[in-house]
Amino acid sequence: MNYNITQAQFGVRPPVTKPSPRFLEVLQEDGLRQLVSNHYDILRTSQIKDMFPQDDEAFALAKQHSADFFIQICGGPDYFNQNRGAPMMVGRHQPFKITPKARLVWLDSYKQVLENLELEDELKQSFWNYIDVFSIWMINTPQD
Ligand code: HEM
Repeated sequence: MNYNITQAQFGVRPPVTKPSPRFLEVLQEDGLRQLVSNHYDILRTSQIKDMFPQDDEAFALAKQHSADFFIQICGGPDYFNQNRGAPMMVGRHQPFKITPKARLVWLDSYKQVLENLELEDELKQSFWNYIDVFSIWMINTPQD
């Protein structure tokens, strides 16, 4: 397993490869929702916690929206489109100040979750490679 972090160049959006559909097939929706929930729980105590909803109900909803997205991107039902509309991820992240450092914290939180997940490396790798590259797209602020 290689938790490589691609060097981001501000304003450059490298091509993204979606995770393997097998990631969802093996984890199932419940497993993927658990993964996302664990990620958010780490974010909530991280250096970027202030970006996320503070209220418990809103926080639970944020988990749901994020999991809906990942299920959809892995080839599952289009829950995100149904509940939130077209993904337009870059636009949805625009209200938040996402620096290269914030991306590293976000990715590191996923690394912690994946390290504790029992799943074949090939599948974890395909998920990691996706978030590694796509997270570059969300950077909208060059530095703090
Ligand atoms: C680069 C680091 C990132 C940071 C700091 C970040 C931060 C945030 C924040 C603050 C929100 C709004 C609160 C919430 O609903 O959770 C959000 C929403 C969301 N993020 Fe990210 N994000 C990052 C990367 C990503 C990536 C790479 C993806 C997808 C692969 C993603 C998917 C989502 C989704 C699906 C939502 C919910 C959007 C909605 O329903 O309106 N984020 N993110």
